Amino acid sequence: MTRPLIELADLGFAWPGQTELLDIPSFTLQHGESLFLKGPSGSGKTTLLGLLGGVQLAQRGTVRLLDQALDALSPAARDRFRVDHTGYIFQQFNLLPFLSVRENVELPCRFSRLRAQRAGQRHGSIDGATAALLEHLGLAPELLGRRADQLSIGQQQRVAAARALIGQPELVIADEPTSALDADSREAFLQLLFAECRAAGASLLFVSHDQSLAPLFDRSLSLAELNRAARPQEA
Ligand SMILES: Nc1ncnc2c1ncn2[C@@H]1O[C@H](COP(=O)(O)OP(=O)(O)OP(=O)(O)O)[C@@H](O)[C@H]1O
Repeated sequence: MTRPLIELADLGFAWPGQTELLDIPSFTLQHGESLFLKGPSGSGKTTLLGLLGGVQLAQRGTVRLLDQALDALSPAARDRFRVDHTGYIFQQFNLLPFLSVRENVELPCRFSRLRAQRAGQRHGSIDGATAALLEHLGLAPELLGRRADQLSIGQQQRVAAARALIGQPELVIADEPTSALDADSREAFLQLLFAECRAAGASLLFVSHDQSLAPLFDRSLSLAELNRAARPQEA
């Protein structure tokens, strides 16, 4: 039987000098599953995403991604593993402002040989993959050469999604990526993101306060349901 994409067991994490923020007995995300994760501000959602990428390590327990325990890897190997297998869409998109749309989308392929190979295999070349993704996400081809700081918010979001998806990482993590959009654009963007994740066979872990989006996902979960360290008002 295939193991889940993500498996957490007995995870405990506290920021230095603070009480325990996360105490998660178990959590799994299946291959190809889309999960909506909600929780109030400060409840630890972004911290959990950092643990899933191995950006932080837990004091207790294990995080396994693709059956690899992240704490068993050296820091450099962990960084490589993260970029090979995970695409991120951040709330502020975190595009590099002085790079073009194309250069931003292709960044993961510079850091990950695996993603460069997969992009080439699927679309003939990395440039071909970039063009195809941006077309699927509804971005006009003439924008490819434009600097990222000359894009609208909606365009930046599409570029951030293409960057997360290029080279077919098994996991796409999105941290509040729709909060800057109106309700119609939010749902339209999500449908594009779902379609691209499905085409790539990727799982999607989507963090948001916006409960109205939850029914669009395979599964919806509140962090307080997982986290024994949650304060009562977070439930
Ligand atoms: N780098 C850090 N160093 C120390 N404490 C931190 C750090 N990052 C987050 N925290 C603390 O951890 C707690 C949870 O923060 P986190 O950003 O994970 O919450 P969140 O649920 O993502 O919040 P939001 O919805 O506002 O983004 C907060 O009390 C925060 O102050």
